[in-house]
Amino acid sequence: MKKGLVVDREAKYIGVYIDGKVYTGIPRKKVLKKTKIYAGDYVLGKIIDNENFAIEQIENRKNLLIRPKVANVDKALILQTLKMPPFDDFLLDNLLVIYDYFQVEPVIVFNKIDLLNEEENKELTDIENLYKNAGYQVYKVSTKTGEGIDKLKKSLEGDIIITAGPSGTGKSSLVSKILNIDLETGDVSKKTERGRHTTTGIKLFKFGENSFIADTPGFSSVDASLFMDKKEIKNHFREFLRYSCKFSDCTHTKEPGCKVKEAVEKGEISPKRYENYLKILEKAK
Ligand SMILES: Nc1nc2c(ncn2[C@@H]2O[C@H](COP(=O)(O)OP(=O)(O)OP(=O)(O)O)[C@@H](O)[C@H]2O)c(=O)[nH]1
Ligand SMILES: [Zn+2]
Repeated sequence: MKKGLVVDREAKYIGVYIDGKVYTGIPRKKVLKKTKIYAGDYVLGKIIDNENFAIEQIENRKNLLIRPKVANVDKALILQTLKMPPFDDFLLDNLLVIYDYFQVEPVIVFNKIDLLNEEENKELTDIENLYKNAGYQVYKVSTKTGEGIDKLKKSLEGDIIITAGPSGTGKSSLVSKILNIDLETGDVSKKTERGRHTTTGIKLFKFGENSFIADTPGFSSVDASLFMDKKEIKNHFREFLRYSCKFSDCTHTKEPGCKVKEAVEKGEISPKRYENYLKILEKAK
């Protein structure tokens, strides 16, 4: 059997990518009895002719994200800006928790570095170091000047990727840049996509040797506690995992012998990150 990747999902249409070509996927009845088919699904089946591919089987998914509905996502590019719009650390920390929970590697991307003066550059370096020390990948780019794009792109080889982050941070601009498509032409811009179709189709666009990136809508707020049990949240602040508290089920709030709280006091853990952790817990009540 041949293996393909679902790269286009729109109403009844299933586009399956196999060796550089997209076929129309036709699922066997037995397949649809078991599950729906999503963008990002790895499918097994037979090439029927030049255009059609019979889907016999769907591989087990590593994950399935809800918004957008994409399966098997390896990485989430979390777009942020220091300004325009202003950096929102609470939103970022929520997203870091959510993607970690779904086993999607979060990659923090600060865009629009062309707008920064010396002082702001220093401020961004501090934030960069904070998140790197906490255990996350951080890239700084400008989709306007192209700075940092190649380095980011190289790090994405072989992955299924989505973008996330507030409106106006440059998600569309980044996707266009990664795909080497001029934004002005609007070829893959989700805005044109949406204009054309009324439904919310999902497409994965291929770049490099074997990488795929989805066209993702923006949002202004997200709440980690809606996705998981309150007790789970502490497991997705990566820097907390380096410490063993007196109680193994320590929530790092009021317990004696809490090594996480000690680390905050010693300056090993960022007070801002800890504060955001408490804020997420508070919301979960
Ligand atoms: N100065 C500067 N402006 C940028 C950069 N990247 C994007 N922009 C601008 O920022 C604005 C928002 O960019 P988009 O790519 O539409 O942002 P988005 O995150 O896709 O926004 P939504 O579709 O609302 O989610 C546009 O006016 C872009 O031209 C950059 O690196 N530098
Ligand atoms: Zn603790």
